[in-house]
Amino acid sequence: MMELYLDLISQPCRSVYLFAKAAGIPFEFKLISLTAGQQHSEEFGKVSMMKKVPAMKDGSFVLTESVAILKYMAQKHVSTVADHWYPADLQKRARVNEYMSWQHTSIRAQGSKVFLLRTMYRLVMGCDVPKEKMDAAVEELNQSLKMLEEKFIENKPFIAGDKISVADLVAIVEIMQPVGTGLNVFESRPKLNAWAERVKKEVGVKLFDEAHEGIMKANSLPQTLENTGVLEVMKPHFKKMFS
Ligand SMILES: N[C@@H](CCC(=O)N[C@@H](CS)C(=O)NCC(=O)O)C(=O)O
Repeated sequence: MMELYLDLISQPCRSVYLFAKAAGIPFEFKLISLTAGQQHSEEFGKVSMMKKVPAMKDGSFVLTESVAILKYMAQKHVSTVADHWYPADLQKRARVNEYMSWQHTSIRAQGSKVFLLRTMYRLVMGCDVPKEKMDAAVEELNQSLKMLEEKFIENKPFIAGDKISVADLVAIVEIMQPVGTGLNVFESRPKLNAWAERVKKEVGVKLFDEAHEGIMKANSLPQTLENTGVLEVMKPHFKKMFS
């Protein structure tokens, strides 16, 4: 059976997990705990030299990158997975691909930045986040959320049109990262909020909440990393990212 190497505190892992579960794709869940640093273990290194999750193993075929994994799963199981997840229609599929290409350097990058500033910065760097840094990061995220609403959702129920697709999953899991820190981006955005509620309903609220249980406790994440050495490893990355 196909193996998925995941930690559900990671947003790309959640998109892969939610898709497999919601579309009925069988897989074996292999936990790679990021807080325990298992991505650096020798055992996982044999699966993926990228040392990142998600990773997929189908027989001897190993694949990294969540978007590639989502497409692989949809195409492999084309006879059983409902078409709307990754539509065969040329232009609908192109719309899904368009969103998934765009999001890496926008919502994903900015949502992750806000997440790290709000949860880890203080502990890793030993000081509060300078206000202008935080404001700028939130503002960049706001610009992208506006683009998601106005360009990608428009007046449709979902990104590809009437039905949910993997693009909606990729979008929601990234947005939930800052939401997990207590930044309620839905509050002042009724359109985004209505879309998010539709996505949750289509996925199934129980499954959605189960996948997000860990990240909804994001504020207690730094404590779990204290005395593990992980924060020290993060410091040079933080300095590079936030200087
Ligand atoms: N572009 C990749 C991103 C993978 C990625 O950055 N994974 C993170 C978790 S969200 C990770 O495994 N980080 C571990 C590390 O950098 O040590 C994807 O979409 O799958």
